[in-house]
Parts: sequence; structure tokens; C-alpha cells
Amino acid sequence: MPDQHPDQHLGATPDGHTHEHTHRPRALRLGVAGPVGTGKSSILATLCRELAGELAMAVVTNDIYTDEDARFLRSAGVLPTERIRAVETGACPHTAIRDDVSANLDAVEDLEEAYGPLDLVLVESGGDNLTATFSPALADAQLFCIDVAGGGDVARKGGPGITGADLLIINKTDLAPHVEVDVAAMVADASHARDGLPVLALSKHDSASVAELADWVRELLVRHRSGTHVPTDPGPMAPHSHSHDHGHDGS
Ligand SMILES: Nc1nc2c(ncn2[C@@H]2O[C@H](COP(=O)(O)OP(=O)(O)OP(=O)(O)O)[C@@H](O)[C@H]2O)c(=O)[nH]1
Repeated sequence: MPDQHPDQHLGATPDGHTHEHTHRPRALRLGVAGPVGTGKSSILATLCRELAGELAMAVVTNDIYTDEDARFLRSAGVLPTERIRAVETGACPHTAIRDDVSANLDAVEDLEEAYGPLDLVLVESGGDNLTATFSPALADAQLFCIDVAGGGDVARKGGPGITGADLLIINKTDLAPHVEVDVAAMVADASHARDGLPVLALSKHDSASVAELADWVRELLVRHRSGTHVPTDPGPMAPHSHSHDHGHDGS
């Protein structure tokens, strides 16, 4: 079914969600990573608003010490609250999405068991740095989010999220004039760094860019279901250590 729209396989259930008529793969697991405050929770809220009417969805958030992102999404009213689960990661958000993904996998599988069959599970990373990416053991695909407020040169700084995520989002483009950033130049730098992988200039206040994001997810879901999407690993973090007692060797 390579070129079919996902709706063509789906039938509405009494609660307005969609169900398969025939066998299809488990839900697409889409990771959303990026530095603190770049707009990850807002992107999840936007995707739920755009897609929850046509897809059966659930969300897992990761926060360091709290369930703040989950509470934000629950209060936004974009999904039934029980479909939004929080994982508290402790000091290292990247550990829970890359090195030991078990808490996140448990949360995803619990949601699928409770509310499945699901079409799409969004997993939001805790805000980390430019190098934190999802393990393909957790996310089938990932988008990486930077924003114009972080400066026009961020896209040139590289790192596995910027260069290798399935989609790079340059967010908050509505703020560009206020922070003296040239969005077109930032997109060009990012595209150059990504060797053909897509880049999306996004603002939650710009409905055309929001529609492009939703379409990208729909197309990804079609490829996931047809088996033509191959999860790829953007690459490990650079080797580093923390003040607590374990290091990460980047493997
Ligand atoms: N102007 C503007 N502000 C935005 C946009 N997207 C998000 N924001 C704002 O940016 C701030 C941070 O957004 P969040 O969605 O909480 O960012 P986050 O990456 O989830 O943050 P952490 O979970 O703390 O890492 C909030 O005040 C949002 O309202 C946008 O497109 N335009």
C-alpha cells in the first residue's frame, strides 16, 4: 500500500478514533528532541490538535524531576488526559531516550495495551543539549527542534540531531525579526548540513507551516505502515561525563 493515505486503511470508532480493518504494524513511535525551551511540548500540542481527529494517538513526556510537560499537555486539552504519560528521567534526559529506554518503552507499551490499536505515539524528550537523540529501539523516527531564539548560527553547529534526525524543525520563526535572525539563511545552513534530509521552518502561529508539519507526519505514517520507512540512528552523543558517578562513552 505504498502510496495510500492512512485514512484509506482506517474506519471510525464510536469514540471518533480510528481502527484498522486489516493487520497493520504497531503504532508509529515518533520522538521529539531538542534543547530546553525550543518548543517541543508546543509541537506535541500542535500535532495532537491537527491529527487527533483522524488518528488514534497517545503521548509520553520525559522531564528531569517533574511531570510538568505532561501537565501542560493535559491542561491544553488536546488529548484525553489518560493518554498522556510522564516519565521522570532523573538527571540525564538523554539516558532515558538513548542508553536505557526501558521506562519509555514500558510507558509506550502500556498506552498501546490500554488504548490500542493506536496509530501514533509521540515521545517528547526532556530538554537536553544539541547532541541528545533517540535510540531507534525507542523511536521509529525522530524530529529535532531548534529555535530562532537560540541564534541564527545554531544550525551550523551540527551534532547528530541537527544533521541526522528525520526532520529538523527551526521553530518560532515568528520571533525571527525580534532576534535579528534570517530564517531563510538558517534553513539553507541546516539543509546544507543535512545532505537532503528535510528542514521545516515552523511557528505555531503560522498555520501553513503547521499544516506542513502535519502532512510530514501523515506521509511518515504511510511509509511506516507500508514498511518503506527504515528507522535510522542519527548517531550517539559525543563522549562526556557528569558530576554524578557515571560517564557516557557515546556508545
Ligand atoms: N513565539 C513563539 N513562541 C513559541 C513557539 N513555540 C513555542 N513557543 C513558546 O516557547 C516557550 C517554550 O515552549 P515549550 O513548548 O514549553 O518548549 P519545550 O522545548 O517543551 O521546553 P522544555 O520541555 O522545558 O525543554 C513557551 O513559552 C512557548 O509558548 C512559537 O512557534 N512561537
